[in-house]
Amino acid sequence: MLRVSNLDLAFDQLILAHNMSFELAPGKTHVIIGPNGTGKSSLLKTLFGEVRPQRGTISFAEQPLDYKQLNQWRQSFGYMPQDIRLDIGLSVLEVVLLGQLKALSLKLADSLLEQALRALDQIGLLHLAHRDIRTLSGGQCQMILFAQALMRDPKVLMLDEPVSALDLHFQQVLLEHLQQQTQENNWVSIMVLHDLNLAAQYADNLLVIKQGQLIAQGSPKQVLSADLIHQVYGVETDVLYDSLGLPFIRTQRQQKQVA
Ligand SMILES: Nc1ncnc2c1ncn2[C@@H]1O[C@H](COP(=O)(O)OP(=O)(O)OP(=O)(O)O)[C@@H](O)[C@H]1O
Repeated sequence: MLRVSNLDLAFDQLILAHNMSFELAPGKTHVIIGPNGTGKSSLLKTLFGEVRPQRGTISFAEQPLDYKQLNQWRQSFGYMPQDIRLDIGLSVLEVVLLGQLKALSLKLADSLLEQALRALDQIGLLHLAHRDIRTLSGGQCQMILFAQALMRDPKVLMLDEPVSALDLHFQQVLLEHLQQQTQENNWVSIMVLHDLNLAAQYADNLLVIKQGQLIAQGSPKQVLSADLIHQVYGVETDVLYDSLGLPFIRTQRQQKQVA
């Protein structure tokens, strides 16, 4: 279990979390949603130990985050940040292998190489293994960073808007793979998404954040109502339900279309 208790987080006068508490269970995909600039990325950075909160405690598997032992804390984490630009002269395979940086030495173990190639194969990008990472498209880069995060074999996997550059096919590949691996390996997976329909489809647990408050938490069916969406984003929506009974959100046009 990843536990956050009584978290206060602010940059000067800007309050991003006020007395925030939540628990994230293993084997589940947890999705954070909320308006731009509300502090979702900062919250992930706080869990990673990159940003220090003013108050509160964070623990994983009953071990508290100790800032003097950050390397040890981060060994449990795979972290895929929002920024996907990679301006380094490495091949795709080398970038994936960096996920296992601590295991790399002058002689590369065959098993590690196989693991990296398998990770690329599983997401359908083995054919890119020997390309220079700088020659890839934005979406391809995003998928490679996902493979790198998987390579870490994390206990906690954090993904900040991991599908922002992906087409429909690769959105599905990444999110299905993530959910399957999370269940099989009992990871705590935490993902920031803006697309409420993807959040509805893939979240086991949805956390809604606005102005420093966790204003709702639960299954997408429990959480995603037109009222809540209006409260969070100020947007009128119709909330429908798909064939699996999951919410499906459609925004209402502000202006009537002229025929
Ligand atoms: N190191 C920092 N110092 C000062 N302010 C910061 C710092 N990092 C982030 N902020 C501010 O904190 C606020 C929240 O930023 P953050 O990136 O966490 O939001 P977000 O919810 O992830 O946004 P988005 O949905 O747009 O990606 C923003 O106003 C941002 O400018």
